[in-house]
Amino acid sequence: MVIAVDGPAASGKGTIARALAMHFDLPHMDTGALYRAVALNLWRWGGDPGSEFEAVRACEDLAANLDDPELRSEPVSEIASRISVYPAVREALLRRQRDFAAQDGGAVLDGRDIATVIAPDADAKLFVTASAEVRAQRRVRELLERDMPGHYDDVLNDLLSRDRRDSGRDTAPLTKAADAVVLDTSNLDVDQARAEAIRLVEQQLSPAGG
Ligand SMILES: Nc1ncnc2c1ncn2[C@@H]1O[C@H](COP(=O)(O)OP(=O)(O)O)[C@@H](O)[C@H]1O
Ligand SMILES: Nc1ccn([C@@H]2O[C@H](COP(=O)(O)OP(=O)(O)O)[C@@H](O)[C@H]2O)c(=O)n1
Repeated sequence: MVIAVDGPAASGKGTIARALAMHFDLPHMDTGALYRAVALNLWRWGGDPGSEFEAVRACEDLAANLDDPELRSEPVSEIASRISVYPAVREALLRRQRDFAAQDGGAVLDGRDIATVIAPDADAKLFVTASAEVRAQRRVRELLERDMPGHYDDVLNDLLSRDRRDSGRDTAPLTKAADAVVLDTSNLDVDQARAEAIRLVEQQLSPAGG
């Protein structure tokens, strides 16, 4: 069974994807971490996020970056969103995401293009969202908890510009798949969001009367 979870920044998709993975006993991949790991390479090398060529070179040797606390910083978020518009970067990361989705027994993946590009035949698809203000508050809290700088206005602006770039790009833009179910977490706490996600996935797996 494959479950696709997509949505904009800080909507809660990672929290939900992890809960689904636990509930259905499936492995989970945070695909945003791959783009962040490329961004972190580029940042550390002093590479130019405006160069597709340099961004593609930064797609090698990602493993060490995946556990790096800097992966979640605001500069890395911004660079991740910039380098993820490049088709050659997306292509370089495609195989490992598709292979993860295709493993025996299935998987849960979260990102921007899981239901549309990586696993269009997924058994269940959620599009997780929340208001920009709620998302910015959550991201600020998360950054402060990680001892990283997080000012509400800056975070809100970064998040809105990232949303625009992610939704407006030509290759694999952030968009709800036609057969995905929307889960708006604006007024749900973590436990409520997790429970609602499980309910919606179970509903997709065995629709009433089916
Ligand atoms: N429903 C919710 N209510 C309050 N906080 C939440 C909720 N869902 C997630 N969070 C918190 O918001 C932050 C971002 O959540 P995360 O799942 O990482 O989002 P995303 O993967 O969409 O960026 C985390 O600190 C998480 O604990
Ligand atoms: N499947 C994916 C996942 C992330 N990304 C890009 O990677 C960036 C970081 O993704 P993320 O999921 O870690 O970001 P947050 O939603 O946690 O803020 C996003 O802004 C996207 O530009 C993507 O293009 N496709």
